[in-house]
Amino acid sequence: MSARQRLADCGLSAGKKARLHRILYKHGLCNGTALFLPYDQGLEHGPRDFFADPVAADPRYIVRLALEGGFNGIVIQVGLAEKFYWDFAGEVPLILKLNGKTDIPSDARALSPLHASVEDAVRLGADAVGYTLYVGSPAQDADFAQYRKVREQAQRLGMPLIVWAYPRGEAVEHKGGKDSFYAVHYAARVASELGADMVKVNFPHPEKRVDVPAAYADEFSSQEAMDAVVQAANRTLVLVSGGSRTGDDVMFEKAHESMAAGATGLIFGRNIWQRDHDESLRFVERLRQILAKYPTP
Ligand SMILES: O=P(O)(O)OC[C@H]1O[C@](O)(COP(=O)(O)O)[C@@H](O)[C@@H]1O
Repeated sequence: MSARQRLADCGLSAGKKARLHRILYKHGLCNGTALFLPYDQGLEHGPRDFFADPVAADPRYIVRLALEGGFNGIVIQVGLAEKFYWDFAGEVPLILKLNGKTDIPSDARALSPLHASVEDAVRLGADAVGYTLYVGSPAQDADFAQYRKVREQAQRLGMPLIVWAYPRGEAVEHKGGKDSFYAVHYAARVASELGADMVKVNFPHPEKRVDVPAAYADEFSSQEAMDAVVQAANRTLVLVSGGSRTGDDVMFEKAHESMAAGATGLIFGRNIWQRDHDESLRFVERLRQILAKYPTP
């Protein structure tokens, strides 16, 4: 299926289609897959995430890494986009994250407040916007209402919307946790139901099935679980999240299974930049080799 056909099948407006086409076919491997570099952890977790490799605290270093590594996009918040993206504008696509929170208050009533708009994204030359939706949080009703405004703005301005569909909250903990198959599968479907163009999900863990509906009690392999997550997202393109720093082999296996399931790509942050520069680039090269096996020309 051609690039044009694939994006047309998603029912997108011309603006969204043009921007997604640029991300998927004019950057990275230019083969319809995507490797994104998220760098919002300074807000989400605080400077502790940069202790492993202090140079990673410097946004200029990370934007350059995104370029050197041949990424399809870098994800940053508005403050860094205004001060650091300018030098590299257009060289690597910008995904502007529109909401975010610190990890200082407890996660019990998780809601990620909006602090930037789709208009900011247009002004800064972004090719997509990112929104974290905490599926299952007690604040889900307020989250849905906030999200609706972003979706409408994105629709009006032809801006692709990437939803970080993150299960969160006590109810989710009782059902196996935020990376259980039940929670990730449900979150992928929610993002699709709510109009996301792309959804970013955790890699599902089918062995975590405490107190879930009977249908989930069957034994699933991780590949079957990932297949089902991609199917749940249907025409919403799927990106798989990295998570905290883990062994490389685990990450490569996760990458392989995600792409084999039909995911569009990977969005790995800490596993890339919490290590020395050359090692980061070697790791990225291995991920690119995996993506190269799953082209959507
Ligand atoms: O919700 P959590 O687990 O704190 O993780 C949030 C972080 O994970 C990401 O979604 C992905 O980044 P990582 O690959 O470093 O996990 C970031 O965009 C975000 O800051």
